[in-house]
Amino acid sequence: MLQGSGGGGMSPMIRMTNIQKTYRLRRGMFASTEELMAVNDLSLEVAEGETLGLVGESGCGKSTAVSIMLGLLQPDHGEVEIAGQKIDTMPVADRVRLIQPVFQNPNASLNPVKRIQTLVGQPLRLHGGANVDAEVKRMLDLVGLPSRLADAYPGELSGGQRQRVAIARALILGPRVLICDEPTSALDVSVQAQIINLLLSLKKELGLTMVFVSHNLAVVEHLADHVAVMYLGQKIEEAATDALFADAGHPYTRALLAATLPPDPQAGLPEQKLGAAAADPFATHQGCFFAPRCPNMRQSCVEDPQKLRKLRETMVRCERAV
Ligand SMILES: Nc1ncnc2c1ncn2[C@@H]1O[C@H](COP(=O)(O)OP(=O)(O)OP(=O)(O)O)[C@@H](O)[C@H]1O
Repeated sequence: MLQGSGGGGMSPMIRMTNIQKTYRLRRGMFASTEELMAVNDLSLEVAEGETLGLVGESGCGKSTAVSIMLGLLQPDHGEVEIAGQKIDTMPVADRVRLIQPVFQNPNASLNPVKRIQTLVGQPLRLHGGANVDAEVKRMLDLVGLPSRLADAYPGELSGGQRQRVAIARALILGPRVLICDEPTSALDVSVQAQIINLLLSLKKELGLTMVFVSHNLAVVEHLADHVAVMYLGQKIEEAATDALFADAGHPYTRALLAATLPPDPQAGLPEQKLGAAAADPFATHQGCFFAPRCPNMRQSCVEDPQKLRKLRETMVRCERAV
């Protein structure tokens, strides 16, 4: 959903408003601290049952944004509401039944000396649920794993199977929201497709609201209803997935598309390449953060703050986009 489109007046399942998060970094033993704004005035809304793709290159603030969404990290400013309740004042027992993460590397989140039965059942045991064994069996079935794997250890499973275990564990408390932070990036391409299809069918079957974080636009194309593109902490474009793929307005989004999709002469999307300069998270100028790499850059881009504005079917943070 585009910001402000409001979901027919009902409050969205996820609402992030004007989130800002700065990290303070020490440079050298005696040097003063330097500030890095990882998330800069980010607002997002996701309607119930929808999937938001959150996209951008490494370091643009995606993980920081979703950690704040999950209530695992405190923002400097701004507010997160899940199902109309503020995340920072929500009791943990309520939060874990409402919103759950699936991370990139299941190896890091699955204790190698515990059996799958124990790992998947653990959240339910911790939060006082009943019929743990039966629920674990149901969850394994839901994510397409044979129940005999309940007795296995994570090291006996393939990468794709381990990610299915992580998804089963995230779902056992029956959350309404699933936050997937690069859940397929560590997997082979063929296994990536299986996990994406699994997430798609779970979304339909369980009515889940999802946020799917990726650096790769092609990966979110099949999953997301709408996509927000981030660059150096800012949302620089947001649109329904079809509109973004057909008619992206921001030069950065167009460059991402050119980098991830095969060239299509019919598509009418001129190929746009990123300049050689890397994104500088310490840049402090007022204007567009992408300007140093932008092929369409003018002096005003560096001087004038860029606001999100409507351009055909997308919201775009670029005064020169046409
Ligand atoms: N704990 C931290 N302390 C200091 N800086 C941090 C910390 N976590 C992240 N950063 C910095 O904040 C910025 C945003 O990082 P973040 O991990 O949120 O981005 P990302 O888009 O998720 O990248 P990636 O895909 O590589 O994880 C980066 O410049 C990163 O170096």
